[in-house]
Formats: sequence, structure tokens, C-alpha cells
Amino acid sequence: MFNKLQYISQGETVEKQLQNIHQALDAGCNWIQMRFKNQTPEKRFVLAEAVKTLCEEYLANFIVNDDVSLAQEIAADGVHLGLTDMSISEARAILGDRKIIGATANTFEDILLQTKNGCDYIGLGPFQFTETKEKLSPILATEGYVSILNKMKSENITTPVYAIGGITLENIESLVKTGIHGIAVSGMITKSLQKEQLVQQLNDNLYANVII
Ligand SMILES: Cc1ncc(COP(=O)(O)OP(=O)(O)O)c(N)n1
Ligand SMILES: Cc1nc(C(=O)O)sc1CCOP(=O)(O)O
Ligand SMILES: [Mg+2]
Repeated sequence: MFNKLQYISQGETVEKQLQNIHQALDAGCNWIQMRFKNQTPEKRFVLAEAVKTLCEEYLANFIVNDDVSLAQEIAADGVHLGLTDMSISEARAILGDRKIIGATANTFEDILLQTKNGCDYIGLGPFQFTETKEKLSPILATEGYVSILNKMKSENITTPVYAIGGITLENIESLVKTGIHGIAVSGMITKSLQKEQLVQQLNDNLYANVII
């Protein structure tokens, strides 16, 4: 079963990214998506290699945002692809069945397409406005998640869904009730001054009703 909390990295330099990722791992995150936009391939490679080593040390999953070649080159655990990135089927043909391939969705129709093409999880968003990503799709709010998750249930689509976009601690309870599997967050963890406490609180909320 996939973890319920994903940290999506932030930082304008390799050093800042590494610092943020290291702090997230120290705080207890064990799923890292390296999101390092508008950088040279060399810098992305240097960062990816360092993140791979760190994630191995912390036994964390390491997912590369956008870049299937980089994910393959450094043998990451997987890749996350949006609606305008490489198609899920193409990525699957390159990476094979043992790698994790995540896909973005904003509507139920996106979910139908991405699951048909064989993604392993869905990042469904945005939940609300966020400054972390430009050109956001329409905001879903809690009602959007209720409607889409209900349609998934009626069509027996069981692919895990992660809510994403502007999520704060206060939103978790209502989001969990919609039937999401987990959340993917960036700013909330990057900006926190008490990351360990925050990650503990997030996991307490996300796993509140899970029977082990
Ligand atoms: C878990 C998760 N969900 C959605 C996204 C967004 O991916 P994408 O639409 O490709 O946008 P960028 O992140 O590439 O700007 C994500 N990264 N992770
Ligand atoms: C990377 C990303 N994708 C989104 C989508 O809606 O597809 S929202 C988003 C940003 C997530 O960061 P934060 O937790 O800081 O809002
Ligand atoms: Mg993308």
C-alpha cells in the first residue's frame, strides 16, 4: 500500500532543494517527489543523484517529476506525469511494470483516461489556490472531491487518489472523508518551522481510521 503523505520538493537551487528534502525526510516523510522546474539537465541530474542517495538512506520512495529519462537514468522508484507531460502508456513502455507512475487529474474524465493507460496513483487537484504551481486547473474544493470520488466508486475504480494544491492541516479531516487515499503537499511542509510535529499531525489525521 502506498504511503498517505507525499512531499513535493521546493527550492530554486540544488542546495536549497537538498536542504528542504533532507528536512522533510528528517521530519518523517518517506515519499519524496523531486520537483525542480526550469533548470538545466546537469543541475537536475546532480540533484537527482543526491536525492536518490538520501532516499535510500531513509528508506523513502523517490519519484521524479516530469522527466521519464531522468527517472530511468538514476533508477528512481518512479515518475509523476501531468496531462501535458509524456503519456502514461509511453512512460510505462519505457519504465516497465515495476516502477511507480503517478498521473495528474482535474476531472473524472482525466481519471478514466489516466487509469485506462495504467497509472499507479492519481494526483487530483487543485484543492484550492496555491502559489506553488503556475497555470492551475479549475479549483475543486471539497465538493469537487466528493463528486469525483463518488463517480470512481460507482465505476469500481480503486486507483489511490492523492489530493493536492494549497492543502493545510485544517483541510485534512474533510478531505479524508471524501475517500482520498492521501495528500501531496509542498508549501505546508517547506514553510513549517516544526516539521516533525507537523508530519506527525498529518499522519495522525491521514491514518486515523486505518485498522492495522
Ligand atoms: C502528486 C502530484 N499530483 C499532481 C502533480 C502535478 O503534476 P503536473 O500537472 O505535471 O504539474 P507539475 O508538477 O509538473 O507542475 C504533481 N506534481 N504531483
Ligand atoms: C505541484 C502541484 N500540482 C497541483 C495540481 O493541481 O495539479 S497543485 C501543486 C502544488 C502543490 O504544492 P502546495 O502544497 O504548496 O500547494
Ligand atoms: Mg508535470
